[in-house]
Amino acid sequence: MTISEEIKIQPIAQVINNAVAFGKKEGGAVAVWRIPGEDDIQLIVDFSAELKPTSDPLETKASGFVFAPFETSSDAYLVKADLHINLGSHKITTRPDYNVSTKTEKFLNFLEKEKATKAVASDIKISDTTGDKDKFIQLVSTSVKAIQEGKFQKVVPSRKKEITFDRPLNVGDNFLRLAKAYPSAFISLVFVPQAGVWMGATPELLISVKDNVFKSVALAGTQKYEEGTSLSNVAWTQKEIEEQALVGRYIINCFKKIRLREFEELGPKTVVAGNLLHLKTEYKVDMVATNFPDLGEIMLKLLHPTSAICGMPLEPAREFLIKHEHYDRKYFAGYLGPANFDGSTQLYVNLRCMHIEDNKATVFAGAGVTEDSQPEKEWTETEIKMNTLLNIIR
Ligand SMILES: C=C(O[C@@H]1C=C(C(=O)O)C=C[C@H]1O)C(=O)O
Repeated sequence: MTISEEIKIQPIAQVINNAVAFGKKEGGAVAVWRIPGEDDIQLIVDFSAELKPTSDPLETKASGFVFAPFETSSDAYLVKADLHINLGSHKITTRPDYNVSTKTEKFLNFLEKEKATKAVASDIKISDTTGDKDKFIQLVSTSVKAIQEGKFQKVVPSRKKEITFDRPLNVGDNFLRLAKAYPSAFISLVFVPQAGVWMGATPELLISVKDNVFKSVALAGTQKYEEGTSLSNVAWTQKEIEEQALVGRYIINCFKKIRLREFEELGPKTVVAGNLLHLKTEYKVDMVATNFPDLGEIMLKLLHPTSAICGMPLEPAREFLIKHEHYDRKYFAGYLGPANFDGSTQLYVNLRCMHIEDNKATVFAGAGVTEDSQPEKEWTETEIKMNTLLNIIR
C-alpha cells in the first residue's frame, strides 16, 4: 500500500498535527520519531480502543514504540505499529497480523481532510522561577550534604518549569524545528491517552539492540557549547570527569551482576548535544559470542534508572529523590523509542523533553550532583539544559 497523492502533498508538519489530533479525538496512540543521523521521520499509530500498560519482555514485544516513565512502578506503554508511515519515503505499512480496519481508513481520510492550525506561537511566557531557584539550590545543598554524610556518591535532582503560549503549540512544526536543529539527537513526539503529549530531543541512548550487537552509553558532565569550539580543546574539571566515570562504573556493575565480562569500551570523549557538551563512553557487546540473546531486556531492567538520571548507588539515591524532590517526574527521565522495529530496538533516556497541554508546556531538567557540586552552577546547568527546547520552540 502506498500513500495517496493527497497525503503526499501535505506538509509533514500537517500530517503530524493531524495524526495527534486524530489520536485525541478517536482514542488512538501516536509516536513520531527521528533516529540520530537519519533523515527520515517515522510515524506510527496504535488504533487500540484502550491502550493497556505493557510489561512484556522487550524481545517478545510487538513492533512499536516504548514509552516508559521514570518510576519503575508506574505504567509503561507500547504504541504498537498498527499503521506505519515513513514520512521520508511516504510509504505506508500495516502490521502483518493486523486486519486493516475502518479506523485505518478513517485515519487516512482524516490526514487528508482535517486542517489543523498552522500558526506557531508568537508569544511565549515563561513562568516566574524565582521561588523555584531557591528551592532547587536548597535541594542541591541537601544533596551535597547527604553525599558528605556517605549516604551515596552521586544523585541527580531535577526540576520543572512551566511555559505558556498564546495559542495551542503547533507540535508538527516544532518537531521539525527540533529535528533540523539537532541532527545528532533522538527527536520524539508521543501521544498516549493516559500520558498526554510529550516532545523531546534527547542525546542519551539507554540501550540499542541491532544485528545481535548490544550498545549502551555513559553520558554525563555538562558544559555550554559555543558554536565553532574545537572539541579537542575542551577541558573538563575533576568533578565532571568523576561524575561521568560513575555512570560508566554503574553500567559495568550491571554487566558484572550477570557475569558478562566481554564488552568493548570506547571513550570517554567530548560530544556535542545541541547547545551543550557532554562526556560520553560507549559500551558494545556481541550477544552471540557472549551467549546473551536476551541482553536487551536483562540490561534494560538493570540499567533503568541509570546514575545519569538518578544516582549511585541506585536505591539510596532513589529514596532521597522521592523524599526531597517533591514532584512527579512522570515520563521525564523515563525511556522511549522504537522496539523490534525494522530489525532493531533503540531506547533513549527521555531528557530535554516537555509535556504539552494545548497552550501550556512543562519542561524538565536535572543535574548530576557529587560531593564537589556548587549549587548555583547546577542551577545554571538545568537552565541551559531546558534551553535545548526553549531556544527552538515557538
Ligand atoms: C539529567 C539530565 O541530563 C543528564 C545529566 C547530565 C549531567 O548531570 O551532566 C548530563 C547528561 C544526562 O545524562 C537532563 O538533561 O535533565
